[in-house]
Amino acid sequence: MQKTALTNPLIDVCIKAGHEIMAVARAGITVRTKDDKSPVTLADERAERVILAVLKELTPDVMIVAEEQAAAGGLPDQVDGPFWLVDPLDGTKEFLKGGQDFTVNIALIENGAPTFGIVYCPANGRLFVGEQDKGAWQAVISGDDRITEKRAISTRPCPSQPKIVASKSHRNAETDAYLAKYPDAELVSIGSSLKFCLVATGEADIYPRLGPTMEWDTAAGHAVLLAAGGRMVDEQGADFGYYKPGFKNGLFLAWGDKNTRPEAL
Ligand SMILES: Nc1ncnc2c1ncn2[C@@H]1O[C@H](COP(=O)(O)O)[C@@H](OP(=O)(O)O)[C@H]1O
Ligand SMILES: [Mg+2]
Repeated sequence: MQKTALTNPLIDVCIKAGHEIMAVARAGITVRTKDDKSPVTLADERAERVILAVLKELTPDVMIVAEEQAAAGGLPDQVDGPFWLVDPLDGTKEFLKGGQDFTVNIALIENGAPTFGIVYCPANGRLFVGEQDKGAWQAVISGDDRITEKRAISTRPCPSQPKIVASKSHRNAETDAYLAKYPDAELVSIGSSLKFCLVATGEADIYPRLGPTMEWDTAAGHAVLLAAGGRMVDEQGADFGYYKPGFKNGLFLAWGDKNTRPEAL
């Protein structure tokens, strides 16, 4: 699919979704608990609504798999061809705690791989874009919604003391056991798909995930990471793929330096 022409309209809708989220934050957040016990707010729902409207207009023939639509029982039984994965507000727990580490995520899956992704952090304006065979870039969205400080990004060679990023709210004993393999590493605990983006820019080196996530949580960040030169594998060490049963992810390991494979999960 021709993705480059979609980049600007999709960045615009991520910014718009960010405004919806920040408006809810300013007005005071009311939380509900979904059937799977995870939190959802009006911010997730409003952000998803604006994104789905634009995707349907831009690519009417491409299926969309989105977090809140899924929670409402709207997961498609079957997907043919490329499809969008949308997480309108990843890092809901951090959003609820008043942190900055939550993101808007849009990704395109083609042949089981994320070939295009946008991650946008509305609280600080950081934007990350990755496209297969075209590379990755980051920018800062200004207060008047302009793209500023745009520059190409790539992963860095792994230093002898790597920086590891891990989930802030979903840390578990398995993650701690993995981190123990790197006693000298610096650890950064942060919510949302920003973990992938930090590896993509060379601000971090390894992201181990030893707990469950959904495909919409990872696809956009994964696309940015791949386009920046990184890799992500499943528990068996195979390239991490999409369109799995129930759109559920297993464990994964993501890293930046292709020449320095991290310790296995
Ligand atoms: N038990 C579980 N099953 C499936 N996904 C889970 C999960 N626990 C956490 N997640 C996913 O992990 C994401 C948060 O990851 P992190 O801790 O790295 O920020 C959540 O995204 P949301 O915040 O969009 O709900 C949620 O989808
Ligand atoms: Mg999420």
